[in-house]
Amino acid sequence: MKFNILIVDDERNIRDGLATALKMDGYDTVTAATGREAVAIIQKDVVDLVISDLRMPEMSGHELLQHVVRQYPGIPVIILTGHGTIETAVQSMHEGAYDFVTKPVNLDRLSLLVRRALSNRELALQHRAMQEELEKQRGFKDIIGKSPLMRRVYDVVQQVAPTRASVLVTGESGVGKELIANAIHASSPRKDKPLIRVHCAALSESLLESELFGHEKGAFTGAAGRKRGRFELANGGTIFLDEIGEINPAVQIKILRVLQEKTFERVGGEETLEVDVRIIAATNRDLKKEIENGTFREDLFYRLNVVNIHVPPLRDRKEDIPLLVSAFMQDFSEENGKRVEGIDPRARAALYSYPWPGNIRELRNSIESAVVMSKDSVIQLEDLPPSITEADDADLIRIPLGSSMEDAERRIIESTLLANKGNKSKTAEILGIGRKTLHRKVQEYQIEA
Ligand SMILES: Nc1ncnc2c1ncn2[C@@H]1O[C@H](COP(=O)(O)OP(=O)(O)OP(=O)(O)O)[C@@H](O)[C@H]1O
Repeated sequence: MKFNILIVDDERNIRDGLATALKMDGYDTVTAATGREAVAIIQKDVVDLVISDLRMPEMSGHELLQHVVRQYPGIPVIILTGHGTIETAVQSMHEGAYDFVTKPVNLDRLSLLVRRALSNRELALQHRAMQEELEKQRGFKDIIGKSPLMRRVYDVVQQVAPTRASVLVTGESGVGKELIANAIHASSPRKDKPLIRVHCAALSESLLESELFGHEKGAFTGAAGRKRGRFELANGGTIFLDEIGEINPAVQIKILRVLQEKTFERVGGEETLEVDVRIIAATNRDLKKEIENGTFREDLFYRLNVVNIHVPPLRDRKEDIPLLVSAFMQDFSEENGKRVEGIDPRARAALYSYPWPGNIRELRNSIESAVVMSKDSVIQLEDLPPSITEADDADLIRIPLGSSMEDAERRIIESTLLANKGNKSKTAEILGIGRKTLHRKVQEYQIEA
């Protein structure tokens, strides 16, 4: 680690002399002539250690020490002190200084102290990095997948989580958009406050508005009492608006206002309420198209889409399939009191070649059904849902046992022609025969091309 040391002294000779000596020891240095200047530097620069004189005009070394100890507890402070003031130096150690050095400075002693203080700092920084890494894994604990595409998603999650920025999570149905929203919340400073999910497509237009913003007594038929909305309940936390593409224009305007002004009124209410809520929205629709069609507000889109996280479909990250399959196999074995631990190579191949239009949700359901269907501890091809095995058959040519050579040849030609939409040159090339031969065989077998 390359460390940066801040040297604070009102005497220029001392500042510069120490800076030169410490640079020779391989450190970066910055200097400040006053405590105030030092505070400004710590605020905007990366500082790993402060060496400060005690007696300075404006802000004393004591005050600077107190500031650093309180605001930046990880940064050690070494105090420089004149001969007559050793008592004050000892006092500073009580206040949290790492150590002190008397003037004129013995450079060897200073160099030793600096090295020791910084090696402690390095350990502390590494410890913190490990904590953060652990935290990251904990926040993403339910998300399985190590493919490069998913790793990129995790990086963005990691980056946006500590901020308040609105996030729009896009991707096909079943790719795990909700899990991503959970991970953002769980890794954010709001993690101890609620994460409230609203499934926008599941509610009728009028219900959605009162669900989100609440209503006053008698606001509409059936509104017997006053009700708090989800935005109020999520105060201090996060709201996850799933299927945001489904919401009507009236609700779109109200959400836009919450984003811009943090305020809204309950349905049928006069009072303006203020909330501090972070918004994460998700959609499997192309909102740009909805904007063109006039069904989604462009201003709302830009407010929601401050950061976009696109979760890739499973077919683009097939390398995640084995991990997902084994995790689901374990979950559903436990749930069904079975011990299904393996998967037959043919079944594995089928899972791998299937395009998974329903993504991870479909894979999860398929493994659940296969675990239930399996007769022993290994999942066989027959245990998988027909939608998967039949789709797999599309790539295969089935030739029943007992077929003659002629019969087999006819089926091969027929299927290859079909797969290539009747293109004879391509079919001949794939089969490794001349076009003329193919033509003759098509006539001979009376294949309809
Ligand atoms: N990476 C993953 N690891 C483990 N389970 C996953 C993963 N991604 C999705 N799932 C599981 O798949 C199912 C669907 O995920 P989720 O509801 O988050 O998808 P979605 O993209 O929000 O779908 P929709 O658009 O239909 O609401 C859930 O059961 C979820 O737990």
